[in-house]
Amino acid sequence: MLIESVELRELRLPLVSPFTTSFSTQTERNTLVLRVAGSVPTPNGRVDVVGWGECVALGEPLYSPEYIDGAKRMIQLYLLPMLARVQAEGREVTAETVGALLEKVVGHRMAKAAIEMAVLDAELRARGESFARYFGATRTRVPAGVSVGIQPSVDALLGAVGGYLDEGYVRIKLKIQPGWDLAPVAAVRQQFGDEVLLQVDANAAYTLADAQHLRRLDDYGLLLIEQPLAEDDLVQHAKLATAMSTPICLDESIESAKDAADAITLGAASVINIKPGRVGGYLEAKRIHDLSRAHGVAVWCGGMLETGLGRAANAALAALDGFSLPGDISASDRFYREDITEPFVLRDGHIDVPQGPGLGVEPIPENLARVTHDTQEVWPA
Ligand SMILES: CC(=O)N[C@@H](Cc1ccc2ccccc2c1)C(=O)O
Ligand SMILES: [Mg+2]
Repeated sequence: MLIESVELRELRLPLVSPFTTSFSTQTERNTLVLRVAGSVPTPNGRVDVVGWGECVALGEPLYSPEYIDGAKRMIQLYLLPMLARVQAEGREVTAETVGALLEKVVGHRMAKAAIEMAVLDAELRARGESFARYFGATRTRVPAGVSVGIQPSVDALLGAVGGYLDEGYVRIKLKIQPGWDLAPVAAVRQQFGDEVLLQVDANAAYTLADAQHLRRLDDYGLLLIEQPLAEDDLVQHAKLATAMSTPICLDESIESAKDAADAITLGAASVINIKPGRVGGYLEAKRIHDLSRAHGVAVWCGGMLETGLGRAANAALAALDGFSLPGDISASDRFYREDITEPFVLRDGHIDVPQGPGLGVEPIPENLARVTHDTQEVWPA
């Protein structure tokens, strides 16, 4: 692709209800969307094309070190100028090379992932290929799990879980933290039975000193416990894994295929939550899928409250063979009254995988405008 212009849009989407995790309570999703325009070579000559990318960083560095303002500056001041220099030397940027071209910048994987996603979307739209087909997806719809925030009371939690089960969600994930873990899990089991697929996510709220307490979760037949300890605690997760029978799943700790290899080798994870935005892009996400599959480690697709753009790409990725557990690919209305794309809706507990070229979706201009907080043209002159 020869990039001709890049637009950075900071969005603010109000959440349908406050979303409380062990690290924050959010009432809106502050996010970053990239629109890359340029041309792509095809057998019949160059075609003009537009690609969309989404940066999953939060407004503040509470989930991981990246945050929206930092990502905007990183993209504008470092990453795009590096690609502009590649083009100035007469070379094209392709999705498969973006990661390597940006390697000199250490970290900032969410910022890099947004650029790679937009370039991949543009290239695939130009050749009429969907993300699903490009990744080798074997399914046309994926089972939808739902992430349930920490609630003001156990009764409120049971109401929320009952509502999601009524909507058809096939898997329930409860956010937990010290003081809100055994009681909510026991209440959900008591109210909805042992058959419901149930898992918990601590977002790194515990330490190894809590091992004996966390072990008590083993009585509730959970699918997994996600990121109980700090993101840099691989060795401690491995120790915790020997102290409890509930499978350990890592999220924040896995930022690359290398991290996944280390976690698997150390026995720190027997399940991995793959989030393309967190690991530097969909190509790295595929590599982690392939690596995990080779080790017999189950993977599922996590969510970062993406708009329909990231949701579309996640659904395509989640349709790969190795994604054997329901992911956090909920319907758009789990978080948003209005999405910036056509909404993803739950159908028999599943989300349909877009089949159109590229992402298969694009922003609805009026919807996008309504939630755009600021827009910047950022392609170096
Ligand atoms: C669906 C889910 O639980 N996602 C993350 C947590 C998360 C991720 C991104 C967020 C953005 C704004 C507000 C809250 C957010 C929570 C997780 O699996 O750990
Ligand atoms: Mg998580």
